[in-house]
Amino acid sequence: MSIKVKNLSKHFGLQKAVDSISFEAKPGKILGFLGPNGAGKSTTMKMLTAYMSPTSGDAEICGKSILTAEIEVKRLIGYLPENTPLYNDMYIREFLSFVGETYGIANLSHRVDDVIKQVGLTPEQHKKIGMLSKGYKQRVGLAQAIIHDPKVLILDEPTSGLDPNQLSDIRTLIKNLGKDKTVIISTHIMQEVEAICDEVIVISKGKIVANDTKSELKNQYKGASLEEIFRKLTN
Ligand SMILES: Nc1ncnc2c1ncn2[C@@H]1O[C@H](COP(=O)(O)OP(=O)(O)OP(=O)(O)O)[C@@H](O)[C@H]1O
Repeated sequence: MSIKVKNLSKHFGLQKAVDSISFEAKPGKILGFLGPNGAGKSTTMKMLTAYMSPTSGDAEICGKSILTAEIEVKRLIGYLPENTPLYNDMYIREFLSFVGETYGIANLSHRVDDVIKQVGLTPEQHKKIGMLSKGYKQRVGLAQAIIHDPKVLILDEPTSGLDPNQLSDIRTLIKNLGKDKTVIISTHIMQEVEAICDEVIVISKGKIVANDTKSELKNQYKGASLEEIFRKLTN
């Protein structure tokens, strides 16, 4: 297992934003992390990526604890936060080189070329980030998440606000990345789950209310669409 989550909780004052969740994720699979607004998805992702410490519980990323091996965890994970912080005044290549340097990547300029190609940024590669459309900014976000070739990718609503063409390109890219990495993607778009996810976790009010393969979940709710299943589980 590359991700093992054990009784992970995060409380903000009296609110249990994440309430003792446990789950596992394995390589070569894309896990959809679904839930309504405020369910606790982003909070969980911030804990898994060691950007926020849990109130209690633990998670291991490829055997490394988020509590005791924060730096190793950050090296193992590529993270695309919900609102990717990008430096608008930097050129794409300059920004990716800057991120790559923080990981101490050898042969960095080749690696930057590779990821630019991989995420489809080639036509825009000479622009400043601030000049890019939302979809291309998202690609820069993905490029910075994969530059160190992480084993685990955690993507928080990676396709929000994209037009249908960009959406389809980014989904194809994520699906390809998922072939040899463990990918967790948060979304409320059921077509996205249909298109790219193998496994599904539904979280509601901080608790896991479903954890199954997509096909088993559909079998369980005979004939229901993913939208209907989502509504039943989260209402
Ligand atoms: N830093 C914080 N301080 C206080 N409350 C917080 C903080 N971060 C998140 N919360 C609360 O925790 C709950 C879960 O938030 P979270 O952002 O994890 O939800 P989400 O499932 O990602 O929602 P969305 O789909 O809207 O992005 C919300 O009620 C939110 O207001």
